Amino acid sequence: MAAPNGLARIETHGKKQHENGVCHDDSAAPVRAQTIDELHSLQRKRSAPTTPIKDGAASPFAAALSEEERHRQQMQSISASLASLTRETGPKVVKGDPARKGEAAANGAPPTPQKHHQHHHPAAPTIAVSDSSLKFTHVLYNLSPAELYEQAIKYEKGSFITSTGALATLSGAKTGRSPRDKRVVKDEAAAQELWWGNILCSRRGSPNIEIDEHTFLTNRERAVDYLNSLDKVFVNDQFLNWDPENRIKVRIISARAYHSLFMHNMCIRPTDEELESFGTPDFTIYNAGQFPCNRYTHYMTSSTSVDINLARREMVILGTQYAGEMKKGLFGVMHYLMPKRGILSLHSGCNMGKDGDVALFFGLSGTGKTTLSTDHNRLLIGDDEHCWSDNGVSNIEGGCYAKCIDLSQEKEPDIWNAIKFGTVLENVVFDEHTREVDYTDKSVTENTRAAYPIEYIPNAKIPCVGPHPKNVILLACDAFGVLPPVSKLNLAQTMYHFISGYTALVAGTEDGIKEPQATFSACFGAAFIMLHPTKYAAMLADKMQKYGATGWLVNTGWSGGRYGVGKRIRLPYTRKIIDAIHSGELLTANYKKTEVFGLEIPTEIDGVPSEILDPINTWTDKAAYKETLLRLAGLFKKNFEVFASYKIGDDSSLTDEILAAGPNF
Ligand SMILES: Nc1ncnc2c1ncn2[C@@H]1O[C@H](COP(=O)(O)OP(=O)(O)OP(=O)(O)O)[C@@H](O)[C@H]1O
Ligand SMILES: O=C([O-])CC(=O)C(=O)O
Ligand SMILES: [Ca+2]
Ligand SMILES: [Mn+2]
Repeated sequence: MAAPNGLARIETHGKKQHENGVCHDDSAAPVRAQTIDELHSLQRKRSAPTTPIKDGAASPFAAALSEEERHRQQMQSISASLASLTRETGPKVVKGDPARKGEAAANGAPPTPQKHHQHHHPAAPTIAVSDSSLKFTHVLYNLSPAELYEQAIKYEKGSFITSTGALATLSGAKTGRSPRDKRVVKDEAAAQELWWGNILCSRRGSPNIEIDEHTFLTNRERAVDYLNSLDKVFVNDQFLNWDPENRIKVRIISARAYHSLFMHNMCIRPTDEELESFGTPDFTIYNAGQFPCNRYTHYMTSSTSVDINLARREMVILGTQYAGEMKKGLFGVMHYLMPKRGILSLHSGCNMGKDGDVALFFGLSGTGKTTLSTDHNRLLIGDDEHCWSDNGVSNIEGGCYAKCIDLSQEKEPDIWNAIKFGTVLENVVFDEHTREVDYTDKSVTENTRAAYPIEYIPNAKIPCVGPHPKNVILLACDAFGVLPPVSKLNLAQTMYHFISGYTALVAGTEDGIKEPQATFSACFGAAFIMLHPTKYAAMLADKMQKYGATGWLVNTGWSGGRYGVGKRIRLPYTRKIIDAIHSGELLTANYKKTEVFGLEIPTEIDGVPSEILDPINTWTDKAAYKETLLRLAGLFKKNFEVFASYKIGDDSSLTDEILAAGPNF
């Protein structure tokens, strides 16, 4: 028999036939849906994971508020964050994905817009209305990694799932931070408190380039208008600092799922209960990175501006999508807030042995903080940003940010295994079919990165806090190849090298051999500190003395000659050196003193060839060694000149010792 369209009706063999003549091709239980839409609605169980409903919840606040009221307050708070400073009302914010129309109510969100201020004409305003205040801005609030993956893949070009489940993303034209575009509002208080000077004028200047309040507000308005012009924005409400007494609430408003997932991983993720009583954030980031700043705006020197206003507790990002700006911008804020409370903020990694011995790893970018603090035999407290208070150490962040260039499973297994579902992989290159990442590929940038939650490291110490440090390890990647693989430092030497903040990398790898480039960055993080370096140095000296910590200088850079002649010290050797520091073996070793830098170097370390411990042994051209050593010493001396006129703490004898602790020649 022919169907009306002329095709033969499909007969299935051996299957029963209904009286009505309808043919069935299976005998399984029917789904409980009448339509495809109904079927799809069955798939997703309703939940409000970020605005939980709980009767008699722990928080005294929460108990008093209905779910609806809590939700209303949350949307009002976000509307206030996004409000223009010059127009009357906040944007009409509504929770949920605009692509899923009509589902906002189902998610427990009233689809009514939230007004920032209740004004005198509540019915139909006839003045001060802009087109932007007539449209909705959808808020995607604290989405889960799975939801953010879907958003990224659907809407952001360059988002892919790699073979191990990570989200590969592109950060756009900027693949690193833009320190020359980092500005801070110089109001009266900031003028007094902060370290000023222009990095453009002096290589040893401060990172804080000034702008005025008005310029900040201009850029803020530009960012807010941009964000409100979008159909949807991502909002993350999270914490910084694992020390419960000194925790900071941060809100990040961004336009990209990539940025939201990055911060989800890097900041501390609130529990449902903590989010219920989150309230008003202590600090807010407006990330409008896809949108440039206006070059006609005063102070702007490029299309990029990353602006911090400490009084308003806000940061605005224009003209760069590099996610590290958010991470390091917040770090700057902590470098301001924490010292005010007598807490030292540190650009360091941190881990702890089974017996509770804590080590800090200082160092500039690429020197090994993440690589060496991620140690399978020890508990990871954090890889990059910490606080040292009277109670001990605490991680500022909830995730790690590892360099991926040349990453290998064999040498860095824990980092390798952390690159899985949920991890953001920036600017890596992968096979278009298998989606296997080629970690050696620098086509996009050499600064390829993975951002993952700290609990992806199997031996993470949660909560990320620990007792006072026993060892303070200063890392330098010396591409000149003259610093010893390890030296034991006295307190004055530790302070000298901390204030110097030396490393030397190679300028570019593309066009063959280049000169090593010495970098001095005070406190191993001049780009992030807010106060004068000697303030942090005095605090470090005080804490190291008080708690009896030992300082070490570890060269993770070149051995056997400078860059181009020698090679980078093998990671397994550096790990053995670090093991010997942790175990206490190096405290009791035999030492000899080097010339020029006056460093105490051990003569033997278990598992490390003794001849490499004194770099002169590894150079075939001894005259070249001496010449290079003196050149580096000269650079140290020149760099330290600006600090010679400062006193470090109250102890003037320590200041004199520090000045004498540098190279002598
Ligand atoms: N001997 C060594 N010691 C430490 N790292 C080494 C060594 N040899 C090579 N490396 C490589 O150097 C890089 C160190 O980068 P790492 O991510 O640890 O930097 P970082 O100090 O955490 O910088 P950032 O602050 O930018 O995150 C890694 O890619 C690591 O594999
Ligand atoms: O912020 C970044 O891009 C990476 C980082 O950790 C640093 O430079 O210290
Ligand atoms: Ca790192
Ligand atoms: Mn860092």
